[in-house]
Amino acid sequence: MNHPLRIATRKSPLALWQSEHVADRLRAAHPGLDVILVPMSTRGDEVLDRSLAAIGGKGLFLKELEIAMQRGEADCAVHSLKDVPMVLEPGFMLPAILARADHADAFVSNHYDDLDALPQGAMVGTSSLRRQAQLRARRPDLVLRDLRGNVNTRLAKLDAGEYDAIVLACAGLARLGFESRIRARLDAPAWLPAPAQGAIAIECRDDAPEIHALCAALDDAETRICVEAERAMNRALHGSCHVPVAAFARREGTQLDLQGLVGSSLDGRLVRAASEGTDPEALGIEVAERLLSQGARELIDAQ
Ligand SMILES: NCc1[nH]cc(CCC(=O)O)c1CC(=O)O
Repeated sequence: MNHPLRIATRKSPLALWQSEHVADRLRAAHPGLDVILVPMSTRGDEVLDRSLAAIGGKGLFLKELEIAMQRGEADCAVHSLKDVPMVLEPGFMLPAILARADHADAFVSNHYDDLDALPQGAMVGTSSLRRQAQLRARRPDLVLRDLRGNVNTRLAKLDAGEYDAIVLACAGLARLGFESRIRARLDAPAWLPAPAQGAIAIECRDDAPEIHALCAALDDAETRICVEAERAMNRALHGSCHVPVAAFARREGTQLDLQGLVGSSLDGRLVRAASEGTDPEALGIEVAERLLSQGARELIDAQ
């Protein structure tokens, strides 16, 4: 390449951390390679967040970065894989999925140690339907309130006393140096994360073999297999980030174990299913079918 490898990134603290991390990993994997960040968007995250909520599609997060790659202004982009749509935009691929960090959700509060320690009627902040459904299932008495913005903004709103507790991803908190704010990990099998939570992916054009080869050095085969199963399940349910779908896969030897859940953020009904297999795609479809046979479609459509 006769120019530096250019990583398109959004400007939120988490997006910048993840892009810097990928840049560092690429430099370490390819000594002498020049890697730079190309920050995108003059819009604040809050604004982007609101417009996303309005159009109901997380795809916008990627759109701007994909346009930069299409125009040849950037070579690749870095995403939290849980925010990447189940079906990629034509012409793009994911040359690397990095080894997954902590997959779990975090219970964050300034006064209470865990979900079960919250007093009756306590106020919990989250805009995720998946988190709302699991909160309602476990504690129907809680009052749930929307909480938007990037990780730093959400912590500031908690600290301002607007909520008794909030739920965030452990991975995002750890990356930003807020690991000490995690009061409890909400973990499988009782509580499930978003499909691919905790995994970082690199996206590039599918007509860029040189970029593909450089990025592929960071791919983690084990993580890729697990998140493929989780994303195949979500895809088979026609899920996005806006439906209350949760999934977590882990590999034991050659066997993959996938747990899935669909819920209602309105009344806390949950259906759960799990299975084991060796083919991630087939396993994801099988668990999705088990969820559908228990009425998952009705819960998704009711949202
Ligand atoms: N929806 C925003 C988002 N996308 C990825 C993460 C965390 C990092 C990850 O899951 O890899 C977060 C913040 C959160 O859910 O608390």
